[in-house]
Amino acid sequence: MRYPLGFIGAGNMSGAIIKGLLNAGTAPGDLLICARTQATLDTYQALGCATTLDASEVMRTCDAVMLGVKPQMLKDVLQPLADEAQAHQPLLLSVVAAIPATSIERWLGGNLAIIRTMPNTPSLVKQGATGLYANERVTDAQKSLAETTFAGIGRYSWVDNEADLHAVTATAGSAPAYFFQFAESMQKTALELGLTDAQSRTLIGQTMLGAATMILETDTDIAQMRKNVCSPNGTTERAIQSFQTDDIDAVVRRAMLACLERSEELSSELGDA
Ligand SMILES: NC(=O)C1=CN([C@@H]2O[C@H](COP(=O)(O)OP(=O)(O)OC[C@H]3O[C@@H](n4cnc5c(N)ncnc54)[C@H](O)[C@@H]3O)[C@@H](O)[C@H]2O)C=CC1
Ligand SMILES: O=C(O)[C@@H]1CCC=N1
Repeated sequence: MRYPLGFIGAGNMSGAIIKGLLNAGTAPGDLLICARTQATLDTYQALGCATTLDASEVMRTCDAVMLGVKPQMLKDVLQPLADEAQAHQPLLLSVVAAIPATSIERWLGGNLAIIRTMPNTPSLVKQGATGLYANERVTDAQKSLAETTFAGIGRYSWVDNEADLHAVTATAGSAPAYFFQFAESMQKTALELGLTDAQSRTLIGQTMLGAATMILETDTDIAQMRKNVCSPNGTTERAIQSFQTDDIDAVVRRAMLACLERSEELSSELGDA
């Protein structure tokens, strides 16, 4: 039996991709999922996917293999799979933050086509944002396959320079959490102001979706859209003045640079240069 796509690791991120692909119409039987526990496999079996506890089966039977384990585990997971990888030469798609393609290639014995991806969890609802980087062995057909996969669960953008994936992590991979943090803070105040959990969830979620849709579907500058909400001496102006007094640009910049710095640190701590 051969499968177009296999997964080694099926946690939060790979799980979002798998479920996003199924929502987008991928046939469940086209996916082979490898996880460490039978309980996780049961979840995917119930969705109709093929499953295995044996990662070498994924290397042996899949045309493309998505790597979805934690950066700290990747070397130990990959090294025992080198013979299978060399014998079968699947396309490798890594969602693993920070670990360079050269390390993945070395741990698997060399000479492999690798696409590093930096997706995010809104892939679950077909609204993912993914950065893609291909090493020099990836063919145009393999790039198209990655594009089809990630276009099915959101939007993607290629980077030519692998180091730019650190910036993609700070701007998209980690960024759903920034917006959840902001929504969480807004919800606390909305509850304090007397709205219910359900009312605040609907109003905050729909407002974020509306603002995001305007960013994607109009050419208007983001700063201009913000100004358009602010009537002179009106309500929004007061809120924005409060954010600016607290130097929101500096707060956001510090957080994004902290994220980027951690990605660079993980790369040098865990990658084999
Ligand atoms: N969570 C997120 O929003 C994002 C995560 N990533 C990357 O995705 C990767 C996974 O992150 P999460 O999904 O959040 O972690 P997670 O801990 O939810 O998932 C990792 C999964 O890998 C499994 N695993 C470990 N060793 C295995 C093995 N030998 N065979 C099969 N499965 C094995 C674990 O049991 C676990 O279910 C990380 O490298 C992270 O950098 C990338 C972008 C966003
Ligand atoms: O927090 C992390 O390390 C991973 C990578 C991007 C999002 N989550």
